[in-house]
Amino acid sequence: MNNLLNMSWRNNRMLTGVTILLIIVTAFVSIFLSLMIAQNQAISKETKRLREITSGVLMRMSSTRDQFANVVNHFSHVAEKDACAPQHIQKMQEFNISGFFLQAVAHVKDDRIVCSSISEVFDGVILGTPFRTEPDGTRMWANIKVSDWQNHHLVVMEKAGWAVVLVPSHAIEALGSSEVSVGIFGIESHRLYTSRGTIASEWLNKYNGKQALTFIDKERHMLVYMAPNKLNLTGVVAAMPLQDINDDLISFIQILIPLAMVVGISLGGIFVYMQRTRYSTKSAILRGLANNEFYLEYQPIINLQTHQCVGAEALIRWKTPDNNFISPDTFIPAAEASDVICQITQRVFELVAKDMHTALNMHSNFHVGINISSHDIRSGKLLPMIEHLKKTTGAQGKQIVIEVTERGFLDDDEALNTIKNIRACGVMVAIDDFGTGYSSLSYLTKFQLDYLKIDKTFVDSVGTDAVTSHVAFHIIEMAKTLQLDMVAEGVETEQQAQILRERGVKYVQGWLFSKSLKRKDFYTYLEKHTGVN
Ligand SMILES: Nc1nc2c(ncn2[C@@H]2O[C@@H]3COP(=O)(O)O[C@H]4[C@@H](O)[C@H](n5cnc6c(=O)[nH]c(N)nc65)O[C@@H]4COP(=O)(O)O[C@H]3[C@H]2O)c(=O)[nH]1
Repeated sequence: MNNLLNMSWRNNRMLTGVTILLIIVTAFVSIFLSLMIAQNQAISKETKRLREITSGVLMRMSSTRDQFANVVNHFSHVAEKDACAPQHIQKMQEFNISGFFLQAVAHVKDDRIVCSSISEVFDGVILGTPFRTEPDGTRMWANIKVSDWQNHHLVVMEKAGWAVVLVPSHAIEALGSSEVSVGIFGIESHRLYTSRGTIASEWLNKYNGKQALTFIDKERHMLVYMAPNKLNLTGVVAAMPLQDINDDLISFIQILIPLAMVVGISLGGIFVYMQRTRYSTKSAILRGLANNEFYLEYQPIINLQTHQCVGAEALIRWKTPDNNFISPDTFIPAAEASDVICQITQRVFELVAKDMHTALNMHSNFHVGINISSHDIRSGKLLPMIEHLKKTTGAQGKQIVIEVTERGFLDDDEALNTIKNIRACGVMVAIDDFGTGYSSLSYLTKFQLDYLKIDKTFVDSVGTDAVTSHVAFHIIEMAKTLQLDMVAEGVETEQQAQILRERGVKYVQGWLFSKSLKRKDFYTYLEKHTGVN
């Protein structure tokens, strides 16, 4: 008992340590993930903002282009000699007033403005050499200065003698907040026509204008977005300091970190809860053992030829004080996980000795199968328990079959030794649930075994079209080659029994013959099917 308390104290300390570590790791991972998510969110949010600003500029540029096309279209039939007639000047003024962003509408001849909608300002202005001629003949002049617009560099756009005068900076005015830099530039020339804020020349140099581009300029700590106009001649760039994004990030983090902490702590809580449940299962099992809540049932093992009972598998049952039956499929794995399985095995040996004493003595060919776990193989207590069972019941070695699942064979050296020693005292060894676990074949050749128990999953498939039905037959053939006796588990139909018999399986157990029975009922069954001697 002292040992047990020490073990559970050690386990609890380990549990607390693991839990704290888990909470810390989870919280850190959550925070890191939150940061990544928040940063991505903030960058995509700001990229969207820059895209909107860029689209705004492009829309203004495109609307100016449309107005310019209207002007050219309208005057296209006007003869050169009539270009500056009063009615045309009036029309130029109408275009000027109705058009957004048009500073003037003009007629150009020999690279000079001859007449315009604002004659006192623009008439006679010499344009010089255009900086760009577009494929459709549109020519552009930049940096035109007139007295009334001393502070502005004007742009003139002309085709077939008809022109509009623009202030490029108007296209970027009042778009986005002041910390956002905006610029319009020539995609081929990489020349900046107008700008506001920081626009680096290397951004323009690296842009080929084919599609929109987003990147982070690490040197300037800026997020940059660039997009071309429809003709792919002029580009618009918008950029903002990463500092602003970081500010956004901080507000994201203020929401996400508490959330991450809640998730982290909840996960830790769930972990602790699960561990507690596991450990409380352990204490429930220990209580159950102390209160004698465990007992055994015996499932008859039948000779398929004679239909007589040749043995029984001992199956543990747990009935709690409130009359609940807990399935071994539930508590055996929990017992294995928390190391109380060895106490359960010890109880099984005690109960077998008590229950099967008579059967083992009366029928010398009758055997009892006992399930053990991989922990029992390593515990060093198995051999003494077997010896004690033999001694107290007077059973011969061959009347005891130790059923080991494939997991029991995992720890090779230890298992080899234990199984050799068990067999050395005449006791039989069966490999249980064969085919459901790990690489089974190697165990069959490496370990000296007596029985192979074919798992119910394979037996179920016998007589059906399932692929596993072939596996069942392979297992049978393999066992025959290795001269192992076979016990097929979970036989439920006459057809399965028939096929197994034909295939040479000697022993079966299953509901077709009998479910597991309480001690008294088992003896009654044995009386009726007693062909063991
Ligand atoms: N549907 C169906 N089921 C059938 C039929 N024939 C037998 N069974 C059930 O199949 C299981 C066979 O035992 P197992 O494969 O060793 O599988 C066992 C074994 O791995 C483990 N177990 C049971 N008793 C002990 C024990 O004393 N010690 C250890 N370590 N494990 C045990 O718990 C498992 C489940 O045991 P049980 O619930 O008693 O379930 C038993 C038995 O009641 C059939 O025709 N149809």
